[in-house]
Order: sequence, then structure tokens, then C-alpha cells
Amino acid sequence: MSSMSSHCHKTGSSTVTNILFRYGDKRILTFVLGHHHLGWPSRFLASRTLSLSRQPNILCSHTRFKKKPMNWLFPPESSKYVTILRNPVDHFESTFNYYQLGRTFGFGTDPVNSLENFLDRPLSFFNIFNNSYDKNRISFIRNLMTFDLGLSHRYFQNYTAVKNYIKFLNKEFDLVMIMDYFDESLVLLKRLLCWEIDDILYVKLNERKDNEKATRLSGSVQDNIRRWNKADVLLFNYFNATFWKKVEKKGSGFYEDLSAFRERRLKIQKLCFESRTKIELIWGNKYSSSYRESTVCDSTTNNLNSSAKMLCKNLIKSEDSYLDELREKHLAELAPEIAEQTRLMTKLVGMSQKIWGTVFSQNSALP
Ligand SMILES: Nc1ncnc2c1ncn2[C@@H]1O[C@H](COP(=O)(O)OS(=O)(=O)O)[C@@H](OP(=O)(O)O)[C@H]1O
Repeated sequence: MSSMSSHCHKTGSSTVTNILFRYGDKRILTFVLGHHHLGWPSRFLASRTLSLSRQPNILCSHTRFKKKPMNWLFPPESSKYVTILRNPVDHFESTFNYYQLGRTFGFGTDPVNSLENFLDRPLSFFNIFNNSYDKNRISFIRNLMTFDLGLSHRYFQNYTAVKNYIKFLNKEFDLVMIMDYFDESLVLLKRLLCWEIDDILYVKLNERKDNEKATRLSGSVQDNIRRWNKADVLLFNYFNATFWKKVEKKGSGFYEDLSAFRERRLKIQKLCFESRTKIELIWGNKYSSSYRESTVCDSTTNNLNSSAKMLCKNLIKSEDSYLDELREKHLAELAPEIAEQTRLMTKLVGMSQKIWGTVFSQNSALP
């Protein structure tokens, strides 16, 4: 059975991706991979992926949902479509501060003040992105989850269009997980895909440090976030309700699975990272080098056998390191001439992304 996992930003997707990477990597399954990322904020296009030599099994990189090409690669009758959402207040706060939008808008870096200032007059900031080299980031500031799941900005104010789109998504997705109930979500995923408990083990990835978070937002700021991200609120409320209906249908066996999973997860966490503090397991930035992977693992797993060592290492492997490894394995499977063309193309795309990244970071320092 294949799995198509369309990931929304800042919803715990790095952690879910790591689970899917480990599952597919261990069983030598075929991933849909991009030269760099898969074209976001454009909707998914099959032509943006690395060449495939056979029917793929898993797509789990950040993509913007688009039914037709995804159904073509992952026929619904033989695939499971999965995604994950998060409550819109925490989601917006996480997005706003992770991408340092306050700095972009000239409010400095204080996570609470910049958020409050932005919400006082959010519409006046759209032009900053329109005039910037990085127009893509405009998608971060409103209804990002609904946007990632494919709906265009122009419908965000149209209540009927949003409601209809949510009904459409309900038909397309076999499971919509909720990050706020991460363990419950993974147990539903395990049951949907007929996996074992060990297949859903995880370490929380890509968490911000406490001083980067705006905690304890006032009630009125929370209301403003909900008003500004109305489409995301409708989306979340709908799928939060369907989520709990699914759990209810599973009966008491679900909670037995859940406690067995939590027990196993704690055991593995202790085994792999016993002597490590929380801060050492936090990602400052998921695209940073694999420094953490090597330092954390080399010093903690000396006494473990090789398969346990591998598990500990992979549990905290950064998305980019994993992608690099999977791309290499993928290229090794392709015919040499296709592999060479793909390798060249990947290098070119990587170089151009770096150049645009530099141009943007110089520009974004300006108010
Ligand atoms: N297991 C689990 N449980 C609860 N929360 C979790 C979990 N895994 C990741 N996270 C939180 O998800 C946020 C990062 O989301 P993403 O990985 O999707 O971000 S990204 O778009 O790929 O950059 C980030 O939220 P913030 O720390 O609030 O920014 C992570 O802390």
C-alpha cells in the first residue's frame, strides 16, 4: 500500500516525515523526491520530481496539495492520503515567529510584541512581500494550512468556498491527523497503514527554544489570530471533530495501543538519549548541519548494538540530511545516464536556491 502525505508547514510535519523516511528507508521503498524542495508555494507538479524507475510508495516532503498529479502517482484505490493540522492560534504563532515575520515587518524580534503589532493592521503588510524578491513568504501570513492544502488566497474571504473546499478535502484524505494530539494521531496512522508500534516511534523535531515562543497570548490576541485565519479555523474545527469520531469508532483497543506506544516510546527515548537534556534535542533550525545528529549520538549510544544505534541516529536525523541520503540511494537505482542528468539538475537547482536565499536574507533585514 502506498502513502501520500501532504504536509502543512509548522504542524509537526518534520517529525511525521522522519517517521515515514525511516519506514520507507528500512524497507527500500521508493520515495517521490524533488531536486530541492517540491516546488512550494506552487501546487504539486509531477514534472518537478526526480525521475522514477517504478511506481512510488511514499511522498512526504512539503508539497502543496493538488489532486490530479497526486492521484496519478498515488491512485486513491491503492494509496492512503494523510495530512496533519494544528490548532490555528499556536500554528499562526509558530509560523510568525519561526519565519521571523516581525523582523521582516520592522517590529524587531520580540515574539509577543511583533505579533500584536502585526495583528493591529495586518492588511497593510501585504505590499512588503509584493515588493520583495521573496513573494513566496506572503503565504505564511494568512491561513497557511488551508493554502498548503491547495486553496487559493482569493477564496479566503468566501465562507461558502472554504466550506466546500473542506468537504472536498474530507473526500480526498483518509486521515487528517491533529498535532495537538500527536500520539493519538500516530496510533490512527499505524492502524490505517497496518504498521507496528515500532514504526511510529519518534522524537519531537524542529521545536523552537522557549525564548523564541510567544507564550501566554492574551484572549484578545488569540481572537485576532482566529479572525485573521478564519479559513484555518474552519478547517481545523471540522477535522478536529472527524478525528475524534474516528478515535471513538476504534473502541477501547485504541487506548490500549496508545498506552503501549507511549511506554515503548519512553523506553526508546531513555535508551537513546538518557543523558541528554531537552535543549540538546531541540532543533534551532531544521536546515542546519547534522552537527546535532553526530554529537548527540556518538556520545550516548556507545554501548548499543548496531541496529539500536542506527535507530537512535535516524530518530533525530535532520530532514535535509535524510533527503540527501535518500536522493543518493534513489540515483543509484536509476540508469546511469538518467542519474547523471538528474544529479546535474539537482546541483543547478541547489545553487540557484542558495543565490536567491542570499539575496533575500540581505533584503529582509530592511524594514
Ligand atoms: N511530536 C510533537 N508533538 C508536538 N509538537 C511537535 C511535535 N513534533 C514537532 N512539533 C512542533 O511542530 C512545529 C514544527 O513543525 P514542522 O516540523 O511542520 O515545521 S516546518 O514547517 O517543517 O518547518 C514546532 O512547533 P513550535 O515549537 O511551536 O514552532 C514543533 O515543536
